[in-house]
Amino acid sequence: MATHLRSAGKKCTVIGGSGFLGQHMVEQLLKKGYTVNVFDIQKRFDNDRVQFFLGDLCDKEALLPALQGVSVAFHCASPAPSSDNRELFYKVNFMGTKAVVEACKEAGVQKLVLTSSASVVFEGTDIKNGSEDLPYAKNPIDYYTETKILQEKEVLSANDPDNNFFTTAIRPHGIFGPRDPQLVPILVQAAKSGKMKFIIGDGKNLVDFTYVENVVHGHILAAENLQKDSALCGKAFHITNDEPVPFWAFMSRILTGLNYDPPKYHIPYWLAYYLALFLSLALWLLSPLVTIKPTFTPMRVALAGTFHYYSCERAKRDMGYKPVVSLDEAIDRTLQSYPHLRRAKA
Ligand SMILES: NC(=O)c1ccc[n+]([C@@H]2O[C@H](COP(=O)([O-])OP(=O)(O)OC[C@H]3O[C@@H](n4cnc5c(N)ncnc54)[C@H](O)[C@@H]3O)[C@@H](O)[C@H]2O)c1
Ligand SMILES: CC(C)CCC[C@@H](C)[C@H]1CC[C@H]2C3=C(CC[C@]12C)[C@@]1(C)CC[C@H](O)[C@@H](C(=O)O)[C@@H]1CC3
Repeated sequence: MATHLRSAGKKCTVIGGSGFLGQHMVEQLLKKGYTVNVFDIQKRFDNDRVQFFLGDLCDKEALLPALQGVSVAFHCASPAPSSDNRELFYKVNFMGTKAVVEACKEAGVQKLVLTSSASVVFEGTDIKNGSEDLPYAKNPIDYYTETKILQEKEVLSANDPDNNFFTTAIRPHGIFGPRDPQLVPILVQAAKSGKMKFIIGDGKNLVDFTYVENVVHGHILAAENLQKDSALCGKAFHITNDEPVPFWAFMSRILTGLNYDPPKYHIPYWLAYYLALFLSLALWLLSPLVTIKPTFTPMRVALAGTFHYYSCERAKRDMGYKPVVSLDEAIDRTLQSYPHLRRAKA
């Protein structure tokens, strides 16, 4: 059945709909004929076709009005990974997700699609073509990842076919695209301050970077295929561009596309890692006197210097997923969307 026919008359709520991924979700859902509510702690755009509900997802009572008459809830809210605030991550990603599950059940929502992360299995060492059967990280690389694991377990275990409540989790990796506040802006900031001169390791490590429209496509397919006895119930799915790329080739392509020089000197992985660790320790010791957010963190070094790419075969098999935008096209569209970050040619 055509997607637009299946989605006719469907009403959904995007929790975190003001965010980078959330806004792209809203745009595609509207295009596909969904009626869309947004629930978020902040309002970041205006659209007459969207009903906004402002509130904190940790508050079940605040969530309930946004879920009335809704058949699908997409939960893509999270504090930013860079905040590195353990208490906040625990409160929002774990306790807040429990509130989301409770509110969905109470409001009679039938399907809950969580945006998890492929990082839930990443411990800072190589993962090549990892499947969803890899165990959760025993030593997650940061508090963000630690609470994404708790969150995913909470949502998947809430799947309850007997009570007509179905849950699934999408695990994207390295989302990028227009309006992303993270990857390209942080990279350009680092280049401007002369910090993008070094390639960590030999530069051959393959990584997934996933265009935001492919991630959205995976979420919508998941919602449309999630039903009683389907293979999606209570399961997690990687959604990637299915084109792993050397981390440093990708970074260099973004930098040169915006007229910045690509990194060219190599620094051994372990040296970079211990330097970043030493820097974090020094900044932690100085934190009572001054707060500085480093660009160069052990977590980023691990992401920049190891292989971490994942198989999306399960999503292809169980929901008919296939990326809709190629990596080349995705990079071009992304570069065009950041004219303000482009360096003027000398
Ligand atoms: N960006 C990536 O590379 C990436 C990769 C994998 C997974 N993810 C996951 O995708 C989801 C979306 O990420 P994003 O990059 O769009 O982040 P984002 O920061 O742009 O958006 C998150 C949204 O959640 C909202 N939010 C935060 N706390 C809230 C609360 N207590 N109550 C209500 N709303 C709240 C924010 O206001 C924001 O609008 C997150 O769950 C993230 O963990 C992101
Ligand atoms: C200064 C440099 C060494 C590198 C600068 C680039 C980084 C800012 C990005 C490169 C890979 C990115 C990434 C994330 C954040 C930004 C980067 C580190 C995530 C950790 C964001 C949260 C997601 O859940 C992670 C995921 O599983 O996809 C991202 C992994 C990649």
